[in-house]
Amino acid sequence: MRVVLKLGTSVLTAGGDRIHAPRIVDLIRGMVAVRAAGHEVVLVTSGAVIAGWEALNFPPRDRTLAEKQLLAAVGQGRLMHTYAQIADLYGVPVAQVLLTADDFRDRTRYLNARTTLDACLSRGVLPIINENDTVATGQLKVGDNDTLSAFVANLTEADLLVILTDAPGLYTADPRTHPGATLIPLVERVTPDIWALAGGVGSHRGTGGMHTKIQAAEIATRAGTPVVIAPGDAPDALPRIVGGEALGTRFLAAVNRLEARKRWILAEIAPGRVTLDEGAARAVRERGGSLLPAGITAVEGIFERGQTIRLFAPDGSEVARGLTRYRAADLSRISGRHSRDIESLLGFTYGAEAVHRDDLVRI
Ligand SMILES: Nc1ncnc2c1ncn2[C@@H]1O[C@H](COP(=O)(O)OP(=O)(O)O)[C@@H](O)[C@H]1O
Ligand SMILES: N[C@@H](CCC(=O)OP(=O)(O)O)C(=O)O
Repeated sequence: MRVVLKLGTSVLTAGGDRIHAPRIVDLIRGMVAVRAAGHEVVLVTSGAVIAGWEALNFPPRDRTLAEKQLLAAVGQGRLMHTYAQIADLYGVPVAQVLLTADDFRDRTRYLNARTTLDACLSRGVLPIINENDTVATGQLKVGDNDTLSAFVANLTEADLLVILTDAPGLYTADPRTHPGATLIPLVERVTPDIWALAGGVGSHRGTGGMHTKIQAAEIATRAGTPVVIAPGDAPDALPRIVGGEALGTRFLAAVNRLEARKRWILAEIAPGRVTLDEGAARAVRERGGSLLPAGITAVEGIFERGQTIRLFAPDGSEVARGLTRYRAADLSRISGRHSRDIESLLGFTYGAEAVHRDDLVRI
């Protein structure tokens, strides 16, 4: 299972004013246990702003954007240092990945981020993601790390998104102000009734409160990833949730992930088309196999890497649609050629396949 774990400021500080290292030890141990059980973990972390505030000796806050950016710039490195030191004790290498809204909007940046995260996971590196607060303002910003974690769950096609926070889950009302509120263990669909449960903007340190967590749950479940919102102070929260224990609130996926992916692939079709030779057309049509450049006889139209193109058989019938790993000009240069020649022809390679079988939808 591929799991995206989101840790809020409230969890990392254990309710205090500074990053609480023993809490990070517990959380890293949970991630180590989950990895040892054969799962992959991608971490989305908050905490840069509060780490920066601590580093500057808790100056009075004015909560302007400029201040937040300064504190994040000061704190991000320190936050990463803490993670790296603790993860090191368990032999886990970490990678810092700072993303912002444009990295999800721009196809090339999106694919590059995905490639980097895949590389981290295949090498056993724990990617630690935060928003790049220094460069992101206004429209350029995702804005909160709950939403960022849902975007990351989509980007990495995660099987589960776990959001740990300082509340025990989604309650019938904000438990801070409504002592009688009770836990909602299961949400089958994010309806307006569920939205209505989100109270104010959360703790004084966090961003967004339950509102952004419900938003994250809606984004991820719509793309086929179930979401759990659970208490960050519960011992072994992550291994228990991944092991199937009912902790906190579980949001069921609204669609099957494969279906969601197919729909996404079909959503935006570029005006590009490639013609396949007999063998390639048969491999794609009958086995759903990847399309290698060697099986392409013609490339038409203009398209970018990562866009959906249409694949045609020699008789002109459409075989499939899929995401191309190479833009039109590059695909033209490598079509009909063996994959081992890609690097010498282009000077780089994005892999042996022109369209990988995971990125294909047969017609
Ligand atoms: N219906 C609700 N159920 C649970 N918590 C809620 C609800 N409505 C609002 N909240 C508030 O959301 C807070 C968690 O959000 P936040 O402080 O932003 O945490 P984080 O730093 O983990 O993102 C809780 O402490 C709680 O006060
Ligand atoms: N990027 C910011 C965190 C923003 C955020 O969403 O915080 P939180 O609500 O605590 O998850 C930081 O690192 O401080």
